[in-house]
Amino acid sequence: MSLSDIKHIVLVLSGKGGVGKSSVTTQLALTLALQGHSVGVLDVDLTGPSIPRFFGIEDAKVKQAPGGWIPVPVHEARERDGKKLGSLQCMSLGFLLANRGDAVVWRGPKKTAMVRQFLSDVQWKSLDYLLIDTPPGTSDEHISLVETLLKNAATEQLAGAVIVTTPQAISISDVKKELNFCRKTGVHILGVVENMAGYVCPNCSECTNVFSKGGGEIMARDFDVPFLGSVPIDPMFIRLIEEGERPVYPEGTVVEGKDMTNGNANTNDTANRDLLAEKYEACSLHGIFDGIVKRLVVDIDG
Ligand SMILES: Nc1ncnc2c1ncn2[C@@H]1O[C@H](COP(=O)(O)OP(=O)(O)OP(=O)(O)O)[C@@H](O)[C@H]1O
Ligand code: SF4
Repeated sequence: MSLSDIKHIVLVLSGKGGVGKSSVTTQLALTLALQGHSVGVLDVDLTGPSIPRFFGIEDAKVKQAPGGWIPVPVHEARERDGKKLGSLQCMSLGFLLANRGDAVVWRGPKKTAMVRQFLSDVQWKSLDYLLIDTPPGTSDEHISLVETLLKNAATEQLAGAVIVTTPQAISISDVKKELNFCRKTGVHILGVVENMAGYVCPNCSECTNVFSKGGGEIMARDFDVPFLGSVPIDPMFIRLIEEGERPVYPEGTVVEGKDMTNGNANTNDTANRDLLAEKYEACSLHGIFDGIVKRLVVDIDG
């Protein structure tokens, strides 16, 4: 097993597809790296591996070494303005497909074997956190993932699961199954993130609750698990991912009490301008994830 060089393993789960599990995984990873931690992301969403697209490294190929696969570096660790930016590495089935967008139509046993191989054959280099992006629901991949981790990772390594939902009732009812899955398999629930709770207007600071808000928080309370935070839809985040552009907010935009007009990143730092983490730091969602990650780290590190 190549898990020995990892301090904490965190699963990211959702009951339904399309609720933003991969974008939450991406933002947790970027935020942890911005807080100075070394981070790996393992994408085990075998039928829809989207993490390479989120990191803008879709065309990368993994190298094969004698001990297994070498994950793709998103960026190396570095100092910036006296602060440490942690390294970020990634492994996904997307890197192994001959063509981007190839469909993966595999039966359960093949998926199970692939998940096991991902856990045993990726040569992660001294990680503080390994985030595992899973497919929606509770499928064969989840069962083999959890079984393999419980068998091969030390108890203190498996920190637990972050559950992603949207505020609507339909998503919440699916997420309850996910919470029950964690309870049955003995995976600690680190907390619930409510994604797509409102919409940040690109023309002004207004955040409109398109759907109902607060369903995730109520569910977390009902299940007696931590509520980690509400994340609105910010079109600037999509632009950052799709076009790689640093978000630029209109004059006077205040999100969650923070003035976003000039971005909150060091825009003069030209040496770092090409880094995704740098660009993400200027996105309104980063302020929210900064809080979510600080709460998580306290829970995990004790
Ligand atoms: N808070 C947000 N603000 C803006 N865009 C978002 C937000 N959350 C998700 N998105 C966008 O919504 C789309 C779906 O998100 P994502 O791929 O993360 O969902 P998922 O739950 O991982 O889906 P899948 O079913 O493929 O696992 C993506 O294009 C993503 O960029
Ligand atoms: S929130 Fe205000 S600026 Fe934004 S679209 Fe609506 S009316 Fe226009």
